[in-house]
Amino acid sequence: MLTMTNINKTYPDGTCALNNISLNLPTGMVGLLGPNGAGKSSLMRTLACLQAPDSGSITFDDCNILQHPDALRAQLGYLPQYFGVYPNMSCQALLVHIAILKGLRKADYQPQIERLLALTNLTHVANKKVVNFSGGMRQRFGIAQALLGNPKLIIMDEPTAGLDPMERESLNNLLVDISKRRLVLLSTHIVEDVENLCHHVAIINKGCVIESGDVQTLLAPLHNKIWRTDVNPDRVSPSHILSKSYRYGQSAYRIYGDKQPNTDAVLVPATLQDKYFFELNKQGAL
Ligand SMILES: Nc1ncnc2c1ncn2[C@@H]1O[C@H](COP(=O)(O)OP(=O)(O)OP(=O)(O)O)[C@@H](O)[C@H]1O
Repeated sequence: MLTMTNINKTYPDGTCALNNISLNLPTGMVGLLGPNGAGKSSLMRTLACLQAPDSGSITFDDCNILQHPDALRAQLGYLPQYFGVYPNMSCQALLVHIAILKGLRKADYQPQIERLLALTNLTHVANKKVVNFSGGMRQRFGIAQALLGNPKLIIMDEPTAGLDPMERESLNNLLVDISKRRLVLLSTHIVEDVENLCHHVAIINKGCVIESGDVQTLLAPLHNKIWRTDVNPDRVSPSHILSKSYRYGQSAYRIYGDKQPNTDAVLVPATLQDKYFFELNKQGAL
């Protein structure tokens, strides 16, 4: 269990990125959702002990990680949103280098690297330079390095950003595989990925938590209240229109409400995206 209590962070230029964040996150795959600038990366960097909060406490499995950052680092795998690599090093050499930096012994890291290369489907390119990898290969390398040392807490900041659909699916399958018996915290803009992969989600906006909990429980209040219609619902209050999207070029509205907004509208199961837009709507963020 990862527990954050009253975490605050204001950057030197006065930007308040984290405003009294309190969260309890269980083992397994957990999604962190929020619009641009919500504070997701700031929270992840704080959890990874790469920046200190101004106040608050964080415990992971009863260890106070702000007081004992080294104890956390020994259990942490972190995949930042952007990471650089040494241009002349092969994938294998770079993994050895990172394993040594993590304090692993050769007898431990060698079999681990072989296993991780196989898991991330990189064995056949182990001797190629990471700098020449495609976006998907690079992200899979990022996951391999994060898993070195068999960490219990894995933090991934937008791991599927910029990937094609096949790479995204293969990376998502990999994330589900690795989330067994550990906490994988996944920050992404792709609500559908969180709905497909995560049993628990936290939604943040403007540095504050607006919802956190088991996905099914969070969706329950929207049951029998989401309508889909292709016709512009002109008599519906704009605050009840959750989204307008297109399918084959045809508009489709998703509407929140107790009553059928027009004769064309049908009740549909609530999705996490409905919940996300519903909460941001309430905040006036849309
Ligand atoms: N080093 C910094 N100095 C000053 N302000 C910062 C710094 N890093 C982030 N911010 C600001 O803090 C706020 C939260 O940013 P953060 O990157 O944590 O959000 P995010 O949810 O990860 O956004 P995105 O989804 O766009 O990556 C933003 O207003 C951002 O401009």
